[in-house]
Order: sequence, then C-alpha cells, then structure tokens
Amino acid sequence: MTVLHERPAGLPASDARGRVAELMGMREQAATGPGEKATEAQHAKGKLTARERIELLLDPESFHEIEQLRRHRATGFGLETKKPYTDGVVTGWGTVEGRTVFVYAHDFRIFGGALGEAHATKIHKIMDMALAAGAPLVSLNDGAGARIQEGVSALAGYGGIFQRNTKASGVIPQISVMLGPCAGGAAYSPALTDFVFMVRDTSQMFITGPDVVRAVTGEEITQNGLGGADVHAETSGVCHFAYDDEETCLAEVRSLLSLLPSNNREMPPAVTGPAAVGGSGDALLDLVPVEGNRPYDMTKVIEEIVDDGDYLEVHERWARNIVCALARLDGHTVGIVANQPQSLAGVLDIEASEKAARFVQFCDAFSIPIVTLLDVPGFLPGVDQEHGGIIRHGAKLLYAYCNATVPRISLILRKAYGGAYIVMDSQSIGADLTYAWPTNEIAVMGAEGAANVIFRRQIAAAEDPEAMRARMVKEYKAELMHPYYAAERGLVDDVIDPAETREVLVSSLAMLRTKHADLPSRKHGNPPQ
Ligand SMILES: CC(=O)SCCNC(=O)CCNC(=O)[C@H](O)C(C)(C)COP(=O)(O)OP(=O)(O)OC[C@H]1O[C@@H](n2cnc3c(N)ncnc32)[C@H](O)[C@@H]1OP(=O)(O)O
Repeated sequence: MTVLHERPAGLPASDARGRVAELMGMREQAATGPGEKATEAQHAKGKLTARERIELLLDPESFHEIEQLRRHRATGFGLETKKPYTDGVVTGWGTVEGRTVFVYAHDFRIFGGALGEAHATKIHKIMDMALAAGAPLVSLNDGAGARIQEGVSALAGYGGIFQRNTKASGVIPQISVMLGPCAGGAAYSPALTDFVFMVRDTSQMFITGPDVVRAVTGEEITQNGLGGADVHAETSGVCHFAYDDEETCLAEVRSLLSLLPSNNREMPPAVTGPAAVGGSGDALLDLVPVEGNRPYDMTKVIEEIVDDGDYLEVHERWARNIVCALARLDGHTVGIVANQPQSLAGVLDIEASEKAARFVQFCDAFSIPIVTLLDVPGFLPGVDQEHGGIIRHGAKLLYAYCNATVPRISLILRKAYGGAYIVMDSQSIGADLTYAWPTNEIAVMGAEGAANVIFRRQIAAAEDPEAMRARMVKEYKAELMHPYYAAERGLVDDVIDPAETREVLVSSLAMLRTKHADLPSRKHGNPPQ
C-alpha cells in the first residue's frame, strides 16, 4: 500500500524545476498506484486496472483526470499510514467518438475499491460536472461497497451518489459497467442508472454476499451463482448487457454511447454520408408466416428493416418474449419494441411488460423515436401471473407509452389481440402513425375463442356442434379479422405492402422529426410500480 508522499531526494524545494519534478513524481506515484504486485494480482483475476479500462473506453489520449492527488483524512484502523493518492477511484472526462463523456473507475487495488468519504466526494464532483456539462456518465465499478473503516461517513457517501443518480435520471445517459465484485451500495447506484453492463465470471452484484446469505437463510451459493452476469442477464433482469471479457464489454459501451444524445436537450447523433442500406423488403414476406400460430424470429425482421441490419438488443436474454433494441433508420437512432413470436408465442407477461416499459421510458427521456412491431396473442393467462401482479406490471408499459411524447409509430405484422394490442402502442393510446400488413388479424381475441363465447348457444343447440363452430369461426374471421375493419374506422392509418415497410417507416420518421408535444404541467406522474 502506498504511504505518505515524500519529497524526492536532492531536489531543492525552492527551485521551480525541482517543484515541477516533485509534481511529476507525485503524479507518477498516483498513476502507478499500489505497484506491480497489486496490478499482477488484479490481472491474475482476469481483470484490468482502472486506468487500463479508461483507456479502452475513451478515445486515445482524451482522458483528463481530476483530483488525482486526493487522499482521505480518515483515522483509526491504521488508515493514518495508508493514504494512497486517488483514494481508490480515478475520475475525469474524455471523449467517445469525439463527444465528451465523464467517467469514474474504482481501483480495486486500493482498499478493494471500497468507498470512503474522499472517494465518494470525488465521485459526487464528477457526477455534478457531468450534469452541468450535459454529458453522459459512465461508472467502471470494481469495488467492495462501503469502506468499513470509515463507517457512517462511507454510508453517507453512497447516499450522495444515489441522490445524484436520481437527479441526473432522464437528463444525461448514465451507464454502469460492473467489472468486479460489487456489494451493497456498489450495487444500488447501478440499479438507478439507465444501463448495466457485466462481464462473465469476473463481475458480481449483490446486496449481501454468499456468507451473509448462508448465515441468514442457510442457502449455499457461490458469488457467481448469487449475482454473476448470467444470473442478472437472464433471471433477475438487473443487467442489460453481459459479455465474456472486459475488452468486448467496453467496446459495446462505446457503441451504445454512439447511439445516444449527450443529454435530454439534444437529439441523438445522426449518421450522415452514403445512404444507409436496408434489407430487401420482399424477404419480409417470407420471414413472417401467415398462419397466426407459426413461430418465427422477430430479430430477423428487425435486421431486414434497420440500417445495415445492425441493432443493439437491450436485455437480450431476459424476458425474451419481447425484443427491445436500439438501431438506426436512415441514419437516425430509433428504439424498437417488438413481440417475439418464437418465445412464449410473443405474449406479454410480467417481465416483458417491465422490460419494455423501462425501455420506452428511456427512449422518451432521450428523444429517441419508438417503432413498435406487433405480433401479440395477448397477455399470458395464469394464476402465477395474476398473483404476481400482471395488472400493475402490465400497466407500467401502458403508462410508459401513454406518457411518451417522442415520435411513435406502430406496425402490426400479423396478429394483435385484446388488451395487449391496446398496450403495444395502438393509435388509441397516442401512436402518431399506425400501419398494418394485409395479413393482419386485429380483434378482441382469436377466432376460436371468440366463437366459443359469442356463439356458445348456437353451437350447443346445433345438430353438428363442430360444423357449426367451424362455420362461426369462418364468419367471424371474414367479418372482423382483417386490417380493413380497423382501416375503415381510422384505427390504422394505412395498410401497406410488407415490401414497403422500411420506406414507410423512414419517411414517417422524417415527417415526425419536428414533432412537439407537451404533457400537462405537474410535479411528476405517479406511475404504477
Ligand atoms: C452500504 C454498503 O455498501 S454495505 C457493503 C459493505 N461491503 C461488504 O460487505 C463487502 C466486503 N468485502 C467482501 O465481501 C470481499 O472483499 C469482496 C467479495 C468484495 C472481494 O473479495 P476478494 O476479491 O477476495 O478481495 P479481498 O476480500 O481480498 O479484498 C481486497 C482488499 O480490499 C479490502 N476490503 C474489502 N472490502 C472492504 C470494505 N468494504 N472496506 C474496506 N476494505 C475492504 C480487503 O480488506 C482487502 O484488503 P488488503 O488487500 O489490504 O488485504
């Protein structure tokens, strides 16, 4: 552990060059940190150091560090003799693709990256600077939570971070990258931010570690089993993106940032230059089967529609029955929300509603237009869902869409039934433009279910109930289950040839780019929780 700085021998303090050399020595000491052994131990765990990570995140030579010479002033437990520069967190700003980004990175080699008072106030300062400058904040987390030796001062330091996370929410993008074991307070701040990235095997998030879990509940579990990347990417939904190594993870953070505006007053950066290429519209005809119950992969449809087939899927492995993705259409960032027929037939359930609601809310906060692709058989029925609160969770998605003032376009690819149709950005809840393909079925429910309810008596009284049921199903389909019923009533704006999909979306978004809508003045709404 680094000890108190000593003036390099042989340099007269009165000499300006000597003073500069002294400064360089201190800087060198701060930049090197606790030394080779500690760095080797960090590398041996498959982890990079804070500075190596910052170098990968930011454009070359763009990092400006602040408070490099900061030290804690705590006493007791031997802290008097352990006063390393930086106090275990590297803070500053740099650029990503030329745009300013603020960053803080825990140095696990110093107190296990644990947060004390000085460490916390450095983070507070960088958060305040990010908010004032209107630039994204990225945290590179590798810390053991509150610094135990500093007691309540450390806890108060976390409070200051949480408060700033919340204040900055919806104002600047906040991204948390988990790169080590993050316990307690170190796990809460990321939960308040927009996106959480994790690295398999080397990063974990939990409120209390396996030892406490064993003591309290008797459950035996490893750190990764409790809060590893796969657990949070697939089961809890705490993490939005999980990767195998830090290099890939940080490259993906850069690519996410390239899609986002710097703050809520700016538009997302548009890519100009040679016209972006979409897929061949005709392929869409083959990708989506006409039969309502045949599964297909919605991500293939997205690939056909967006620029260069490129999209960044958020929460790829959690609530797979809905797809949330960021992509570009004609160079402009869009958020795509789409039912995924190959997972649970694309129904809406508790997790899908929560996932899409948060995504819609994010897009709305940062001026990202939302394109919704519908192919939804309804909400998932069942005791688990009802008792789990599908009503209030489903309402989150409804609330998020109804509250969104960004351009909103929905396109019904195949079926759209019941409440799920309304929730998935139907015209009645404020979509600016709604399109349908000719193969659509838009109705309160599927034909079989509908016939069993409304023609129950006729079917029961018939000589041949099955023949009667089949006749009624056919009649219901012919009468109601086509897009023209909705088009005649103005509930879809147009029925389009699937081959024209990209073109229609691009021109509709271009028209909506100047859209302005205000919600009534209020302190804030009271969304369902
Ligand atoms: C509000 C809140 O944040 S409450 C949560 C408080 N934090 C905790 O309970 C976590 C306690 N720490 C741990 O469980 C473990 O240290 C882990 C899981 C984070 C990391 O484990 P390992 O990778 O094995 O690292 P290890 O335990 O050796 O810690 C590395 C160093 O950090 C120190 N350290 C770890 N946690 C803390 C802490 N919270 N405060 C101060 N120092 C700490 C260790 O003493 C060790 O120091 P040393 O290098 O001088 O010996």
